[in-house]
Amino acid sequence: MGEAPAFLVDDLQNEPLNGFELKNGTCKTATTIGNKMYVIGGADDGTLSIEVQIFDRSLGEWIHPTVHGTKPLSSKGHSAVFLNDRILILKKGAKSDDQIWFLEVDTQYVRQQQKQLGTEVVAWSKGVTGNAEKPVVISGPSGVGKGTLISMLMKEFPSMFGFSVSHTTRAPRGMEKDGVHYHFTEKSVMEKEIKDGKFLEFASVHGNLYGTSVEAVEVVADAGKRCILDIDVQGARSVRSSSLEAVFIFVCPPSMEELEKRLRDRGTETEEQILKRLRNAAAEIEQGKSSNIFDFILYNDNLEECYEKLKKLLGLGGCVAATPKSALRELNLPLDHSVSKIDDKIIINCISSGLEKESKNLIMLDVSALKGGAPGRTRGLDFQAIGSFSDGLIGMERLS
Ligand SMILES: Nc1ncnc2c1ncn2[C@@H]1O[C@H](COP(=O)(O)OP(=O)(O)OP(=O)(O)O)[C@@H](O)[C@H]1O
Ligand SMILES: Nc1nc2c(ncn2[C@@H]2O[C@H](COP(=O)(O)O)[C@@H](O)[C@H]2O)c(=O)[nH]1
Repeated sequence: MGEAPAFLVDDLQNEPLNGFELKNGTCKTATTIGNKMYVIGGADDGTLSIEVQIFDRSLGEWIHPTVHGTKPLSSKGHSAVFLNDRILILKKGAKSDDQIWFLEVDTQYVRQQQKQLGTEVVAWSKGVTGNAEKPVVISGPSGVGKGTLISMLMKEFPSMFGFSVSHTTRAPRGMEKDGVHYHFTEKSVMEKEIKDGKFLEFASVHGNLYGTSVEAVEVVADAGKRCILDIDVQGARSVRSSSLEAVFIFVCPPSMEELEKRLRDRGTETEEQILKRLRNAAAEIEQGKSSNIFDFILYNDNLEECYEKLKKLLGLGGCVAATPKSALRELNLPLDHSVSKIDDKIIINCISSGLEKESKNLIMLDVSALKGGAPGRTRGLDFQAIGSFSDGLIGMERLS
């Protein structure tokens, strides 16, 4: 705390308007919320990397917050708009899938993290257009068939679902590939990353550490796909109490005898590991059935029948669109644009200069139905082109 960035505090004490762009050549914005001023933007090292500093006006001190989430890539500038508990960042001249970001400053997740860490916390969350469906959490005892059901789903709907690749400290099995089935990792490395807030959830399962990184879920959302998490009951409980909204499914075996047969027939574990997994299974099934974690329980007796039920509860019973709606949406914000806010609507005035004339496009971004957020992506953005001016208003067109 206390060490100032390389521009003058005096600049900030003139009460700049929210989203005010500081004219110091480093593409920073200052947004005031209560006693705190969030200065967001290019680092002074010339890399334009997007950093966050907070100036506490009551103490007259700089705070360096703990920043969670993957931060935006560097940009040529941005606009900042305050929305109740987060700051909307519109990056100038960025690629269409990297234009809209949120810096969460007072959301439930941020408050939780502040309480846990005892420090000032802010969290980045990228905005994704449309209403990609909620992630799906699938739990159940080892050997029940979770992986088999997930593989069937991914094979039938490759453009709809994406698998959250977990981290684990267990050794890879024969056919398992690093980065595909798991991120195989050292315990000390994973523990450090957990401490740094990089994991959405983690648990010790059958003697090894397993966890879902925030990035694993973000990668799937960025591809416009619905995320599937294959995690144990402890992990499902953690996700349930986090701010990640998901559908929770517990898969049960028809009997303990059948579960044992499947585990033995799979032939991937030693006798000792099989016995450990079977001992844990009884407690997992008890918790899966009795706790309030799960929305649905599926019995995996006949595989085909169980798969049909899984599809039905995911809304895939009938004819299914192969591509989620969100993957079709595209918006290109030029370098030159200005932003204003009317209630829950953000009006973006895009100016582009052609050879002969300058044209202006007005785009409305509706932020009234935001969903999700850190840890993970912010969904529910809705864009509408509300006018195009060169010789006058040309027309209205809906982009989403
Ligand atoms: N309904 C079923 N009937 C018979 N065998 C099944 C059924 N479902 C899955 N299996 C088989 O059971 C074994 C265990 O399945 P799978 O590996 O999918 O379990 P899992 O729940 O993902 O286990 P883990 O949690 O250990 O990763 C596999 O050999 C699979 O082919
Ligand atoms: N809490 C978490 N549990 C996880 C995660 N990834 C997998 N798992 C669960 O571990 C067991 C054993 O898996 P295996 O591949 O060693 O057979 C199984 O129940 C998985 O659901 C995770 O990221 N977090």
